Amino acid sequence: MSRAIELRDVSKKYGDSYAVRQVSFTVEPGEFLVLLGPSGCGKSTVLRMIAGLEDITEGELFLGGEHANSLLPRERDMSMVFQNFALYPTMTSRENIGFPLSLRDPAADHDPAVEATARMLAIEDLLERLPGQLSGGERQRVAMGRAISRRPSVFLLDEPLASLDARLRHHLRTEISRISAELDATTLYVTHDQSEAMSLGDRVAVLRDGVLQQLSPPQDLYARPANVFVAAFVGTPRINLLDGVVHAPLDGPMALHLGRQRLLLPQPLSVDHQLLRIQQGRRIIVGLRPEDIRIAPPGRARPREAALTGTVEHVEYQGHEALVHVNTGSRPAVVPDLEASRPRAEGRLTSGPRKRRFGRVKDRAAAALSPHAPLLSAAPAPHPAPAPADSPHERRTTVTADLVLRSTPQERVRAGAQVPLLVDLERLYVFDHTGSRICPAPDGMPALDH
Ligand SMILES: Nc1ncnc2c1ncn2[C@@H]1O[C@H](COP(=O)(O)OP(=O)(O)OP(=O)(O)O)[C@@H](O)[C@H]1O
Repeated sequence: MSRAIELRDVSKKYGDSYAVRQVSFTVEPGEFLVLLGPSGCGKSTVLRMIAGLEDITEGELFLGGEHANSLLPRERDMSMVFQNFALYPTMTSRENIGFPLSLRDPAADHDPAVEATARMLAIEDLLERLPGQLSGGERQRVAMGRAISRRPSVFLLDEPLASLDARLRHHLRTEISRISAELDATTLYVTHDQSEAMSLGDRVAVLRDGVLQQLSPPQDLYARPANVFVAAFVGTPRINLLDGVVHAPLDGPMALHLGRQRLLLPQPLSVDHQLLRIQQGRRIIVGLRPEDIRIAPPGRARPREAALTGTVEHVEYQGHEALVHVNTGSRPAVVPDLEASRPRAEGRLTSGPRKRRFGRVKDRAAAALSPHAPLLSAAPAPHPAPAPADSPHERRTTVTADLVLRSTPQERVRAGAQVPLLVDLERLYVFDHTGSRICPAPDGMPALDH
């Protein structure tokens, strides 16, 4: 029978520094919850505290409603699989899988249970082999077999697929999802891979620097990210994030200024856009998903689209789609922690000024990686120089693209071309100077009076 896991204000300190700070959440019985975040954000520490492998410094843990802070690991009825799960090298797969059962009851015949587990993992043919005779993926399956053979009520997985190649990872991901449902176990799965998290989790908890940022179903995480960090961590290619300023004149249309260009907010203003008025004159971050921008002239604009123009820096063909990297002369916002963990595709980087500018961005990101790093960098970079479309030399030496958009592979655009862009402002994201989402309005915000 599956059990709930509840953390109440749980913190972990190593020496003087916090690895996890006041994390609270509940995993419902039978739920599949993924802990997602960049390297070092505290995911494994949370898992290890639940397993009883680390003491909890502050806060409380409940398992199936019972206070569990001081339970020994073996009293918790959990199984854990690590990235490099060690099998006993002198035992066959059958013996490895049956080992936890023999520990519990040495006299019983465990073959039926071992074979049922092997069928679940499609490794019946490997039962008589030693670990040295298995591939990495096969070993990981046997390791999972060992973890699930005694049908735990809680299943903890710490990056179990990280050392496998992409195809195998994808295949085993589907199997883990199926097995977890079949076992009816409460599953907690740690990963830094957002696509793994989005495809596996009933809900996903995003951690940054030991602090829980958001816990939501994958669809909500993508559509309603609580802050700029979550918005940027979830989704490939990454959301475009641009530094901007709100201009809300009393006698004219409202606009978001983005360096050389501006996005005119469509009239009549939506409720979400009206709420931006109070940000007049303030620095904000504009978020545009690559699928919400298209190459088309202003005359083809749909009702809630706004026009920009840009210079194509390069085109990445992906087979089913093309990613077009465009320079609009705006300034990309820097989100600390992300620059190191998910480097975005760069355009050609061929000469000095651009390399130096990239170096400055890296330095700022590194400086911001302190334990109390703000969501946004405090020292914005100078505006990049405009990219003239007619000078090949200038093109080689100017800035990286500031927008990436998704297009069809049939799109015939080439580097250096000036292109008209239409942006779907119905799907506009805006974050305030602290990084919190202010458009769409935060959940639970009272509606405006008319
Ligand atoms: N035994 C330890 N002693 C001191 N610091 C530790 C210890 N274990 C972890 N930490 C620190 O705690 C923080 C969180 O580590 P943790 O392993 O939980 O991160 P993570 O998100 O799982 O990272 P990764 O994805 O790289 O495994 C890190 O800064 C790490 O250096």
